Amino acid sequence: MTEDLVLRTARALAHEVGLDTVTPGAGAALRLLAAAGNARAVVEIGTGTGVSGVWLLRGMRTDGVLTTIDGEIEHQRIARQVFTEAGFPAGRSRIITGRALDVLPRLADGAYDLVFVDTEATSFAACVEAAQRLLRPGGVLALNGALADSRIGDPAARDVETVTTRETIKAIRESEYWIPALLPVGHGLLAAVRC
Ligand SMILES: C[S@@+](CC[C@H](N)C(=O)[O-])C[C@H]1O[C@@H](n2cnc3c(N)ncnc32)[C@H](O)[C@@H]1O
Repeated sequence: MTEDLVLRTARALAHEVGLDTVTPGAGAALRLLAAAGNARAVVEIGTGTGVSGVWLLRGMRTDGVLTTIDGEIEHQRIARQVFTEAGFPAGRSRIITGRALDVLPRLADGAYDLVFVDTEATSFAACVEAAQRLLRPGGVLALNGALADSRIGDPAARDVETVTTRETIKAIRESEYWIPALLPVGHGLLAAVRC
């Protein structure tokens, strides 16, 4: 999957500030999920410099709004510029600065079509719990990093990130609220439909 100048620039800016981003393959999968769900209201946890945000916005309805959360105002300053460069008017994004677990309780129940989680693994369980509340029935959760840097299937890997990711995936698989599939793109995208 090739990326245009806007995305290549956002990716380069992310590397400058020491941030990881979704890969082009994962970005395309996010755009597909947003388009398939005709998404109008999307929550993103982990704005970064806006790479995943641009992919999501490109799959959403043209009247859709991306609510994107990040604790770092400097990352979001870059993302705001990237969204503008990508041609999205300011009204297409609601950029909220704050820790995810402080911001998420302020968002409305059942009001969102897609929730994308791209933050540290230790927040996964709380973000999934929030997504369960925020998504409408048929809405989609996408969680980036599900392969835990290829350690997910290695029983000897017991570091906190891998263990947390494993536990989160297991809880989703066993839950009556989700229909999941692990998409092996990029760092691993766990997609799950809210029942
Ligand atoms: C991997 S980067 C996101 C990359 C972005 N999704 C992309 O693909 O362009 C993770 C981002 O999450 C933010 N972050 C980490 N923990 C957070 C938390 N608990 N609450 C809010 N933001 C957080 C970081 O500041 C960083 O910008």
